Amino acid sequence: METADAVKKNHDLNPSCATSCKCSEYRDIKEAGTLTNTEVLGHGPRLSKANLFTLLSLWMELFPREEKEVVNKNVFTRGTGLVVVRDQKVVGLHCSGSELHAGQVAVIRHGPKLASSELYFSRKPCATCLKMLINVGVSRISFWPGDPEMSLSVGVNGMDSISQEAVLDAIASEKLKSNSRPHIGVAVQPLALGLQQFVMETSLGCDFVERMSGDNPGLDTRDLFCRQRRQNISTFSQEFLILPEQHHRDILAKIGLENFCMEPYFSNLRQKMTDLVEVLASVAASLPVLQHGFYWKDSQPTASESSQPPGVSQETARHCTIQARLLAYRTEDPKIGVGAVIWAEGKSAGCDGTGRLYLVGCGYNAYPVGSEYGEYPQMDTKQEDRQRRKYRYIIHAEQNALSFRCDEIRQEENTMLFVTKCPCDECIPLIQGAGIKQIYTTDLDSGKDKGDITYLRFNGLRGVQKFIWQKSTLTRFASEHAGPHLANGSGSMRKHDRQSEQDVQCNKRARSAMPEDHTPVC
Ligand SMILES: O=c1ccn([C@H]2C[C@H](O)[C@@H](COP(=O)(O)OP(=O)(O)OP(=O)(O)O)O2)c(=O)[nH]1
Repeated sequence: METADAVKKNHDLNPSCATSCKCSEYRDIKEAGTLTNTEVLGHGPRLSKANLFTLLSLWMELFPREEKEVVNKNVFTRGTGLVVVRDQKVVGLHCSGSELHAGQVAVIRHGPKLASSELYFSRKPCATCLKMLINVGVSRISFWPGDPEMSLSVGVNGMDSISQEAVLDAIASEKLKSNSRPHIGVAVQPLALGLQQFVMETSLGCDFVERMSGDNPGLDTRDLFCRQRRQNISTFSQEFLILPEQHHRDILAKIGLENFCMEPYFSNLRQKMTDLVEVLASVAASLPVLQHGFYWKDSQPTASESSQPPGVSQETARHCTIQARLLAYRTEDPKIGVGAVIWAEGKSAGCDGTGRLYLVGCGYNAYPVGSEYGEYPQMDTKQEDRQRRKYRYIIHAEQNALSFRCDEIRQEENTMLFVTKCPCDECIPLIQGAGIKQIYTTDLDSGKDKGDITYLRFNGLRGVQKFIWQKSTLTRFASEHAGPHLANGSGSMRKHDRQSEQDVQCNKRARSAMPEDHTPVC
């Protein structure tokens, strides 16, 4: 995540954008540059923890899956995302599988450790999940106030009428809620002032978009970003918002949220939901799908892809990196937010919709736990007095992800780190020592020596496979060996591109949820 001044610099370098870019967001982004200029404010606005967990739960609902939704002939069950939080730390990221709901997955995966945990659901969980979660002693259940898991919006077998089962489930959930100890309710907080604009600017200015811009000097990345964002807003709104107001009111009343049906609470709630959906759309637009993906760093640009080691699909890599980008909006570094997520691939398929993947840890760059924000130096290399610089104090995203991991790193399994910034020399030995097998990142900083922080070891790192956000190997090969008409990757689809395409095609569910993953936006 970059700062507003970096984005402003980008504008200054491309004055033609103002006239050439057709997207409606251009004006907003430009104006926001002055609103959230970090030179003036010293720090960009942050996401609250509750909103971060809510956004992660929505994003988990869209986790790329091969399995179909849970289908029952009497009721339409919506796939649901879930974040498990203990001591204010994320210890589980789950989504419904083909057989089990997200809440059931959490019970299986965490068991009694769920006691005193807080759960954030992308939908109100059904009574079957709720009774088990109450029974195991969770301390809090927060849910997104849209259509619940047992849909009150979609009819069964194409019928318009909602099923009697879903209505009975809503009544049972309410009874469980009123008779149980954990607090069960909505956690949708208002965004900090200027956060929406800040997220839009910093997503547009992030290393991933910058890399695309560097690789394709003619590419209008602003236009690409804005189109992708608009497409995301449309897709996510269909998934997470209930557009007809009266229909939303009816559902809120059925799931025990009558108080939200009154004005001004109803409009406030809808506005907060829309704002969060738009934040998610901006962050998800920061890795636009065009010719770029995560490709093996050490592979030479040849037509043969046989040397490419197996990794997760492009879709999954992109999904996990967007999780890391969401985490970065909790940074305490006044200048740059960094997020990291560690996932491992188990030997056999788990019960999650994530297949064999399970969360090992996640984090963002921040001062040591327990410190009062602002008591440590916050300046960067521009501060001449080195004692006032942040570098000796700040804990890096990877360091937090490793320190507060929720599962072991098993040497026999493939453990993958997704991080929004090239790992620095302080983190490289930790990553290696911890047994991380693959890194998915950007290498924009690789080879740089900034004095107090250096990025010299990443290139020479051995024993860890590096998947770097870059043009596909084949596109690079085509650019280097073919005529100028291929220089922008506009040639016909060849083997690796077909492979990338297959990665995308293999997931029907995510395809319907995220058409931007495979639809050329420009
Ligand atoms: O592997 C890494 C590398 C860095 N960081 C964090 C630590 C610190 O909070 C910030 C430092 O980033 P950078 O190298 O960009 O320094 P800067 O002074 O913010 O930026 P620049 O010198 O490029 O203007 O990034 C991580 O979390 N993980």
